[in-house]
Amino acid sequence: MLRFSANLSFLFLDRPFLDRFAAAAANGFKAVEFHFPYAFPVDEVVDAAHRAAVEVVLFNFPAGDWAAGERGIACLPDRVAEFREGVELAARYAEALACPRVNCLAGRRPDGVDEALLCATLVDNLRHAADAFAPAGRQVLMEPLNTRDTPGFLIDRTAPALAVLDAADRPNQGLQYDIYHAQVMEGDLARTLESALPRIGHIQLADNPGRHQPGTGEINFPFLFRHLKAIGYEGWIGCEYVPTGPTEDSFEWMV
Ligand SMILES: O=C(O)[C@H](O)C(=O)CO
Ligand SMILES: [Mg+2]
Repeated sequence: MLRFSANLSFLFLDRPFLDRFAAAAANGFKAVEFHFPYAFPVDEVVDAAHRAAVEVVLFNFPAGDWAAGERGIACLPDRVAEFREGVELAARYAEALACPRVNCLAGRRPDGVDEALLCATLVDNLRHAADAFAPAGRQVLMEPLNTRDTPGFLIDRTAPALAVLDAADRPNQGLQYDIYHAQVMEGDLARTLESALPRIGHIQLADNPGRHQPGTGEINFPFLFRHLKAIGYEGWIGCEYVPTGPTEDSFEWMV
């Protein structure tokens, strides 16, 4: 049985963030995820999740100035203090929300900084976050993003993500495998999911092109869902797609 989580940064965008929890529950979801809860007092987010009776299964560490185009700061040598403050903030939200995992976005390559330094900074920051989350038993994930939508993103494929996680070498860390980004960058979804399975802490999905719901593009989701069941994936699958119409009308693909 596959378990789907509603990504509230993509779904139900016709209503305020805190109202999306109840909308997800009304559409049958038992779990939600989102990019960032930090604009809202933690008690209000907890209250929204409790009232809707949904689990919060994932959100991101603070990732810099999103509106200015930043997509994470974990690889940036001049932003280490800011990243680590973000880890503390995320830990407070994760604790209050009983959220078992938080995703780290590596960030885009700045001009003129050596790649080895960016990777070393990322590894140090991942270690720091994993060590901060270990006592509570929470996991730190890292997600490759495709460089068509996010030019210059440092970690854009499965293999470099696993190499960085290997270098960080912490037991409470893992890969966030986003099927949409993976399809754009590397394809070979079924084999990669199988080989990376022990490292995968969370999966997200959207079809390609367009990043819409399954069934709108080239990815054979019925096959992938059978495959995920066959290889024994037991985690959550986040619905992180742009619905082609009203969110409520976008769930026909769900098994
Ligand atoms: O866009 C995505 O795929 C992410 O999951 C995210 O958290 C921010 O980019
Ligand atoms: Mg994603």
